[in-house]
Amino acid sequence: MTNMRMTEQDLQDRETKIASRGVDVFYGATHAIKDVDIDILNNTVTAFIGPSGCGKSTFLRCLNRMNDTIDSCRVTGQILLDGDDIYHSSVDPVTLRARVGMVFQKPNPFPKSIFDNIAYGPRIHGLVNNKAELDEVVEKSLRRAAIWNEVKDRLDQPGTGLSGGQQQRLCIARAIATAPEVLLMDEPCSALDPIATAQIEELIDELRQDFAVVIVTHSMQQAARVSQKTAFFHLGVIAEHGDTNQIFTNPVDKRTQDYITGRFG
Ligand SMILES: Nc1ncnc2c1ncn2[C@@H]1O[C@H](COP(=O)(O)OP(=O)(O)OP(=O)(O)O)[C@@H](O)[C@H]1O
Repeated sequence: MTNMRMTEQDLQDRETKIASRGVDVFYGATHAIKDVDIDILNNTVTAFIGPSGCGKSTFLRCLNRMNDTIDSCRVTGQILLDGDDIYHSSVDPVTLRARVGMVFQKPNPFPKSIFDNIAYGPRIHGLVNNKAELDEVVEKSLRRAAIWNEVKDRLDQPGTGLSGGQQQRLCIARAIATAPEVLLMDEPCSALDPIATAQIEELIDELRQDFAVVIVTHSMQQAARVSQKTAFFHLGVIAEHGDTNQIFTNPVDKRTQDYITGRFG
């Protein structure tokens, strides 16, 4: 794997891609996220860790307005992408999700061919002008997701026929086909075996060369392996956020200490 540990200077040089300011999320009367401020840096992997139900996925879904699809969900505060409020009425959530892509816990290829899984986004967003360009985007995305060699001779076959690990890489290829600036990953390896997990982790490190990556994970080993920044969520707040190295070796907050030493969670 390439250098996953950036120096402090490297991290300081990264620009903020997404800034969250005073974000609260409610599901009806349930107050799931409370006053969250965080800067997500470009070309950096940020891990969200914390006990079950603390709000990691809820907050992740705020970053590309995926929570819009849940009727009872209300988001307040500001989330700025390159300084622009993504909740502003002028923002089209579908276009936003091409810029801020998402990969889910369970691989979810469309019931379409491998080719069409990847071609779907570039087609609906009008990113290609002709078939040759589309072929190029499909190949590039599959190569980038390290699955091209395994599927190049079966592009017309269903994506659902691939193994779990291959399906997840297909979904990553689908997410990157629209040339996103941020990639959100919600426990992307939890349904995968250790070999497929290692492939995805390696891929995550590759992808951060091109954009910001945010990953929700229950595995602290995974957070330590793939991320440079870690945010520890607890009961809807970010209890601690900082360099991954510091969070895992020298946490400041007692709740983080207890969690990473396995005292709860
Ligand atoms: N669709 C929903 N409707 C109502 N409440 C929800 C919904 N999704 C999440 N919640 C509630 O919001 C809180 C945060 O849940 P969330 O799934 O974001 O936590 P999490 O940290 O990602 O948990 P896990 O690690 O178990 O996936 C919980 O109290 C949960 O019950």
